[in-house]
Amino acid sequence: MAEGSEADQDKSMKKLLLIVNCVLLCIGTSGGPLIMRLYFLRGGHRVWLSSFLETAGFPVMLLPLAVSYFRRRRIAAAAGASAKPSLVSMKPPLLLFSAVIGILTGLDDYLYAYGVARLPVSTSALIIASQLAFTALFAFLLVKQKFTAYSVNAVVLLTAGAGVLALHTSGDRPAGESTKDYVMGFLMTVVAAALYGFVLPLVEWVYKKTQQPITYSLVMEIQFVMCFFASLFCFIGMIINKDFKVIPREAMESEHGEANYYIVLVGNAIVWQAFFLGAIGVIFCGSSLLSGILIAVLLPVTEVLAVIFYKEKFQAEKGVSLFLSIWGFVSYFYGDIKHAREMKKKKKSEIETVLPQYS
Ligand SMILES: Nc1ncnc2[nH]cnc12
Repeated sequence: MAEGSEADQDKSMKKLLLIVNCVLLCIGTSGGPLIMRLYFLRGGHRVWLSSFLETAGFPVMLLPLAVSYFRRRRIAAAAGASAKPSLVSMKPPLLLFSAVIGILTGLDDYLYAYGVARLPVSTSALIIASQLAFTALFAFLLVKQKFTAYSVNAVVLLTAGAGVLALHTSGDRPAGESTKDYVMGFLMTVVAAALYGFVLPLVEWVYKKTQQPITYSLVMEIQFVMCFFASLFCFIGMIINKDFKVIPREAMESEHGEANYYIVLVGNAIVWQAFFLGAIGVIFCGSSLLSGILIAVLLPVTEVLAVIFYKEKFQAEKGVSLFLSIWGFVSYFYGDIKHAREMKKKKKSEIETVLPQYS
């Protein structure tokens, strides 16, 4: 009985964590591109600075990590343990993997920020939707992700949605931008989508392969280390590119005032933390494919917000793309709900066939 209630408690805790991480991912996926683009729209030009801000908010993770540590200490004391739990749970192999994923993320942040600097948010959001096809492919190769007809349909539709845009981009180029810049922005965003589409299943692979049992506290430590190394990578880029010299000048020349300039930078750092923690948190509670699906699902929201707030054009091909994306995610969730119902039915009939032996 006690074992059963403990398992139930674990299940509800995981459900709660899934909801919290989905909310974080929603905030990050829809708000991140908008606030990053805001920096460029208000006269900012530094791509390395922008990519650095995607992960530089990692010190905020110290707060939930401290809460988690004191909770572990309280539980250990209540259980009568004489030794205090260690401050850091991460062991060297996991630290190494997190650092490698962090450096890949830093590179990806640069590619992504390069695209956001040169493309309308609605366009870059739709290209990023193609990330799901890469996530699906790498999830299949790395973690043997199983697919249903519905999830394959979702991946195809969401990717086709991004493809429609790629075929017809004339008239989308921001005023004063050269075709070369636009095309480079487009290509860099496609590479960013492919790279992050690889990073998500890689995180799931690390969760599965590590010798350490993964807890949510450990997920937060991974986030901290990953973001630290990604920021370090971009920080070096900022030094080489002399961003630190330019930032005070950009702030002073900002038409919205110096204080607002810095507020946008801090806002970037915080909103993007929600994105990265949400992404790896959803992998912990669900899978990398679910994380990829949620990111793709939320991109139409970003597009609509960009059209509302930044008055970006909404041409017919964006409408078709949006329709395909919505169809894709409805298909995925319909399949998911159907699968969950079937599993429940199967479990129930299994219990019913086993129980008569004991009655
Ligand atoms: N660096 C990044 N940030 C947000 N979304 C992304 N998709 C691919 N790369 C990304």
